Amino acid sequence: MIEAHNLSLSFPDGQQRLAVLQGISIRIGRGEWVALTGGNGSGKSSLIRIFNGLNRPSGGSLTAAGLDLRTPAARTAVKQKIQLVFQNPEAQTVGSTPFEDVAFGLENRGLAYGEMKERIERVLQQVGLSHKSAHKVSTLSGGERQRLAIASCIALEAEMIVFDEATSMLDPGGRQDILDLARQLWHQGTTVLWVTQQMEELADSPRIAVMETGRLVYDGDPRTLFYGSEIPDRLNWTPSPVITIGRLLQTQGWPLRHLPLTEADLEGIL
Ligand SMILES: Nc1ncnc2c1ncn2[C@@H]1O[C@H](COP(=O)(O)OP(=O)(O)OP(=O)(O)O)[C@@H](O)[C@H]1O
Repeated sequence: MIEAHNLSLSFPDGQQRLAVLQGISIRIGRGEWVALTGGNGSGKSSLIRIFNGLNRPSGGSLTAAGLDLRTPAARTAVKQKIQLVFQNPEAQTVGSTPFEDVAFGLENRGLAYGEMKERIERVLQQVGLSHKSAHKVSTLSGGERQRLAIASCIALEAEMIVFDEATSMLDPGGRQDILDLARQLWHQGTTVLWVTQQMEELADSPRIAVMETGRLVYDGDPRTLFYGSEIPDRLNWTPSPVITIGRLLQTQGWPLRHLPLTEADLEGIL
C-alpha cells in the first residue's frame, strides 16, 4: 500500500531550509493496521500529507496505493484511494445534511442518481447515521460528525484511511465508537494508519511507528517498544496503567507468560 524510501521534506526558512522530515523509509502492506505516534511537531501530519499527495516530498521516492507519486496526476488520483479523517470534527463536513455531505464527495464519480442514493444510504447505515440522514449537520455531535467523515471515506471506496488523531476531541464513548468503526473497516480489508498519542491505543496496535524530530525512530511491535526499548522513557511518555503494572511485575521478577499490553492481557496473567 505504501512504499516510502528515504523521504525528506523541508521548507524555506530565511536563508536556509527547515528540515521537517528526514530519511523516512517505511512499507505498509495492504490490509495492515499501523499506529503512528510522536510528539507535537515530530512530523506525523507532514508525513501523512505526503502519503495522500497533499505534500510533495523534497526528496526520496514514494509509491502509494500502487501509484508513483512523482506525477501531479498520481497525486490527484491517490487522494481518492487514501482518505484522511482529521482531528477536528467541524473542519471536514461540507454538506448541510449527512446525505448531502456524502453526496458531495461522490459528485464527480459519474454515478446514476439511484446508485448514488443507494450507496449513501448504505454507508450512513454502516456508521449508524441513517436516522439522521436529513438532519442539519450543525446539530450532530462531534462523534457523529467523525462517523460522517468515515461514511464519506467508505462511499469513496478508500483503500486506506488515515485517522489523524481523529478521536482526540471526543468523549470516551465517542472515542470508542470511532475506534470500533475503524477496526470494523480494518477487518473488512481497509488499510488503517491510526495516528495517536494515546498510550492505550498504541498498546492495542499490532505495529507501531514512532517519529521524533522528523525521523522514524521505531517501527515494530508494541511489546518490544514498551518493555524492551528506551523510547517511552526518552520521549517522556506516561505509560498506561497496564504497562506500569507490567513493568513493576517485570522488575520484581514475576514469572509472566507474556508482558501485558491491554487489560485483557493483564486479566489473563493474574
Ligand atoms: N508549510 C510549512 N511551513 C513551514 N513549516 C512547516 C510547514 N508544515 C509543517 N511545518 C513544521 O513541520 C514540523 C512538523 O509539523 P507536523 O504538523 O507534521 O507535526 P505533527 O507531528 O503532526 O505535530 P502535531 O501532533 O502537533 O500535529 C513543525 O515544526 C511544523 O511547524
